[in-house]
Amino acid sequence: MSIQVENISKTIDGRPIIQDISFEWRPQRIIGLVGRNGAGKTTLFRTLANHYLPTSGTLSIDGVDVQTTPVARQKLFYVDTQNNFFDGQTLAQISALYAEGYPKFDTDRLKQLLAEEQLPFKSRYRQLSKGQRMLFQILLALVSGTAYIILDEPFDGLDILVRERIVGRIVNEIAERPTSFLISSHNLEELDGLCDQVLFIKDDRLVANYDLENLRATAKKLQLVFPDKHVPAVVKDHGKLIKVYGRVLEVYFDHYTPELEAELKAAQPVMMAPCPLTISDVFRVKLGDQRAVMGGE
Ligand SMILES: Nc1ncnc2c1ncn2[C@@H]1O[C@H](COP(=O)(O)OP(=O)(O)OP(=O)(O)O)[C@@H](O)[C@H]1O
Repeated sequence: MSIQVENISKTIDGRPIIQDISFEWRPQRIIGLVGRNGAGKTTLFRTLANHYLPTSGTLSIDGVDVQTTPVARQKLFYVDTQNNFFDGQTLAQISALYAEGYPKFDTDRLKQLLAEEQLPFKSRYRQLSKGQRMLFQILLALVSGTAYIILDEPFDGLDILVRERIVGRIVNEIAERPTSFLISSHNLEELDGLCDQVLFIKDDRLVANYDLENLRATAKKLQLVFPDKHVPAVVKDHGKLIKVYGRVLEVYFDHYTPELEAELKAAQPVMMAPCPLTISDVFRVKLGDQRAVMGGE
């Protein structure tokens, strides 16, 4: 059970927008898709959702090729946040249309969730604020009964409280039913603490695919202070410097073993404390400086 994306490319007006993209999207995972504005995230989503036909490549959902069996896409939910018919419609009208497209769509649950968010079922979509629109789209996704949900920039421009409500909804959904999410963002920090896996798209290609669970099982980030300015060889040989604050070194170790820990302790640090490994750290150490990776953002 998974979505297999194999060598998907899309060319529009002779220009390649995404090229040769492959990854596996397994159930009950939250995958982050990170890339700068214009990197091709929305084009990838539109191609996965069949709004665009791929120029080449294949997509299969739970073993079924969607080109030969289009109904397999009923397991995949995607709302195009830029091109949709929502504006003049009421939330009730929009949900009725989605209920026709998704056999397991649960309208009663949608009404209950909308009431919890104080969004009237009869209000028009265009009357909603940016945050309320995103919440509504996410609630549509949650009640769609689909196993795979794509969210395009769900946190863009939202305040921290709305962001937290959305994150809470996503995490609860995964805990309650075998759903999985593919969430795009041009901001690494937005995805921190949420994703199990991160894909990085740059110049129309997938340039990195990191499984954070695996990575966190073997890697470690430490804050270290040594008695003098000299950085011990064990840190230089096995670590990658992430940041320096005065005498505090923040160092990433790819393969942190008991032996390495013993060697570090033998160097007699004044302070040696673990700290959480973030997605930004992973990109910084794996792909160079994050600003360089993000093209100066
Ligand atoms: N239908 C189209 N016709 C022509 N060019 C397009 C079309 N759709 C996308 N593009 C171009 O493809 C590139 C990638 O666009 P896309 O919207 O997929 O990027 P994105 O990563 O989602 O960007 P953002 O973060 O700004 O939403 C852009 O340069 C865009 O101008």
